[in-house]
Amino acid sequence: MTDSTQRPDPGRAEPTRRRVTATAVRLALGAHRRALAATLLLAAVEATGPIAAAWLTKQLVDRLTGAGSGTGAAGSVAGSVTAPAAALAVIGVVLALVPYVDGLCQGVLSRAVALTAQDRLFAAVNAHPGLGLYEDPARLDRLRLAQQSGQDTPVQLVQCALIVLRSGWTLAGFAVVLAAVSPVLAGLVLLGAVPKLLAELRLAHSTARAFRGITAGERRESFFSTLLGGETAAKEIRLFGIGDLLRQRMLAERRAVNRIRHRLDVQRLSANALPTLLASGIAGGGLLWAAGRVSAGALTVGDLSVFLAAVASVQGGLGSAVTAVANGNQHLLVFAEYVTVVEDGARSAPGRRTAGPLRDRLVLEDVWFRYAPDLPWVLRGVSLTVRAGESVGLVGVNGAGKSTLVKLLCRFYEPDRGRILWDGTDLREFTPESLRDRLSVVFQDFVSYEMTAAENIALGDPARPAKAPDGTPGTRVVEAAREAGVHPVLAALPAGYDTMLTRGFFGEHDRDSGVVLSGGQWQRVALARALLRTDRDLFVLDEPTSGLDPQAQAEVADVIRGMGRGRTRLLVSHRLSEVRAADRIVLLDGGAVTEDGPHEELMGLPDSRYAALFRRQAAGFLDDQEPEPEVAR
Ligand SMILES: Nc1ncnc2c1ncn2[C@@H]1O[C@H](COP(=O)(O)OP(=O)(O)OP(=O)(O)O)[C@@H](O)[C@H]1O
Repeated sequence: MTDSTQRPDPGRAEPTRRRVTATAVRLALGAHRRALAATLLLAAVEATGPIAAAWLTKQLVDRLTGAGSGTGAAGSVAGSVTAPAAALAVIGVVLALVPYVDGLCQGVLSRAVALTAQDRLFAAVNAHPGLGLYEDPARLDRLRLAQQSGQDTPVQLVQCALIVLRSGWTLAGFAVVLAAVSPVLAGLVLLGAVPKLLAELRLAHSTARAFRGITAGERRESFFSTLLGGETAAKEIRLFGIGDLLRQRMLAERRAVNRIRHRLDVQRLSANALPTLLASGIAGGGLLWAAGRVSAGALTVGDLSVFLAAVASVQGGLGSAVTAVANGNQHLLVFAEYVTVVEDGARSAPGRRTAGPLRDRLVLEDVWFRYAPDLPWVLRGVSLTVRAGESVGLVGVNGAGKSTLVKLLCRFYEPDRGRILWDGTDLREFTPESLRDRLSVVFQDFVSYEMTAAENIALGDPARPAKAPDGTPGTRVVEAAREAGVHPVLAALPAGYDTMLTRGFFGEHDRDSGVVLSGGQWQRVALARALLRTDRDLFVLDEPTSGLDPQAQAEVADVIRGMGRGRTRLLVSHRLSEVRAADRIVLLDGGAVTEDGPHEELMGLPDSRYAALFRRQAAGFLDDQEPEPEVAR
C-alpha cells in the first residue's frame, strides 16, 4: 500500500534531543509569554527565599546568644533582633504566598500550552491526506503518546528547567556557606548526589520505553471502555450478553498496564535506595560532626543553624535537580513522539498542482493496489476510462474492490502500480485538497455527526454559511434536504434544522434533548450533504440507498439520477436496477474489469456475469416464493 501521505520511513532518524527541546521551548514561549515570565520570576523568589531566611536566622540566633559581639544587654539585643526578625517574617509571608501565585501562573501556562499543542498536533493530523495513519498500530500508538505528551510535556519541561535553575541557585548560595564551614563536607554532600543522578538517568530511558507498552495497552483498554460506555455497541452488548466479556477484556488490558507501571515503581525504588541511604549517611555524619564542633566552641549556634539549613537544602536541592534532569530527559524522550507526529504531518505535501475541472476523461491505467505488502492484491490491473459527463455504474461481489477504487479516486491511497489520470494528469501531481474539491462523494460508511441537522448537511460545503443572516438554515441547506427527500422530517423536528441529531449531547444553546434518526433518514442526510456540492466535477455514490425502504429507494434513485446531471458520475451499488440507467456498467471481478458496456449490451452477451446477476435479482423480485437473491453479494 502507498498511503497518499509519505509513509514513515522506518529507518528515519528520530528527532534529535536538541530539536525536541527547541520545539518544547518554542511551544511554551508561543503559548503564553507573560505567564512564563511570571513563573520564572517566582522561581527566582522561591530560590532566594531559603538562603535569605537561613542567613537572617543565623543573624537572629547569633544576636540572641550574643555570639560575635560579646554583649547581651536586654535593650540592645531587642533592638538588634528587630530588623532580622521583621525581615524573616516578611520572607515567611512571601514564601507562603508564592506557591499559590505560582500555581495560578502555571495553571495559565499549562492550559495555554496544552491548547496550542493540541491545535498543532491535530493540524498536523489533518495534514495527513491519506488513511494510512489510521491503519498502522505503531503510528496510532505514537499519535496517542503525542496527544498525551503534547498536553503537559512542554510545561513539565519548563518546570524541570525551573527546578534545575532554582536548585542551582539555592545550591550555589548554600554551597558557599557550607564550604566556609567545611570544604570537605561540602564536597562529600555534592558527591553523594552523583549515584542518584546516574540511577535516574538510566531510569528515564527504561520509563520512556515502557511508555510505548503502556500506550498500546491503554489504547486497547479505551477501545473496550468506549464500546461499553457508548451507544454504538449498546444494543449488541445487551442482545449477545457480551458486556461481561468486554469488561473482562478491558480489565485485562488495565491490569497489564498496571503491571508495567508497578514494575517501573519497583525499578525506581531499587535504583534509588542505595544513593538515598548514602546521602542520608553523609547528612547524619555531618550533623554529628558539626554538633561536636559547637560543643567544642569552634562553631557558633548560628553557624550550626546555617549548616543544618545548608545540608538540608543542598541535599534537597540536589535531589530535586537530579530528579528534574531525569524527568526532563524522560519527558524529552516521550515528547519526541509529539515532534515526530507534528513533523510527519508537516512533511506530507504530495503533489503541487491544482486540479482543474474535468473536461475530457478520467482514466485508470493498469491500476494495482493492496493495503499492505503482506496482504493480497485487491486491484490487479484495473483499466477503465470514464468520459467527462458520463455516468458509470460500478458493480461486483462483496470484497471485489469497489470501495477501494473509490478511495483511490479520492487519493486516500495511491496505486502500487499503474496510474489514475485526470484529463491526462496523474492524480499524484495534484494537491489532495484541490482534487477533493472537485469531488462530491457519499461513502458507504458515511458519518452521522452528533451535531444539529443543519450542521450535518452544511458540513458538505464548509466554505459557504450554513445559516442565513436571520439565523434560519441557509436556503442551500434546505434545498439539498428537500432534494434528498429529508426536508419534511427535519422541518418537523422539535427545533427544526437546529435539532441535535443525537441523544448523547445537548445543543449549543439549549438543553432540549436531541433526536435519533432512522438509518434511512441518516442516509438521506448524507445524500443532502453531497448534494450541497452539486457544482463539483465527479460524483461518487458508494451504496447510497442500502438503508432505504423500497419506496424511499425508488425516490432516492430518482434523486441520484438527477443529481449532478451532466457531470461525471460513478455509482457503486448492489441494486442492479439502480445502475441499469447508467451510460455504462462496469463489473469488477477478481480485481479487474471483466465487463464494461451499457446495460442492454451486457444483457445481450451470452456469458455475461452481470446479465446473470441482474436476471437473478429481477427473478427474486418477481417470484414471491424465492427469497430476495443476494445479487452481486
Ligand atoms: N483498510 C483496509 N485494510 C486492509 N484491507 C482492506 C481495507 N479495506 C478493505 N480491505 C480489503 O479489500 C478488499 C476489497 O474491499 P472493498 O471494501 O473495496 O470491497 P467492496 O467491493 O467495496 O465490497 P462491498 O461490496 O462489501 O462493499 C476486501 O477483501 C477487504 O477486506
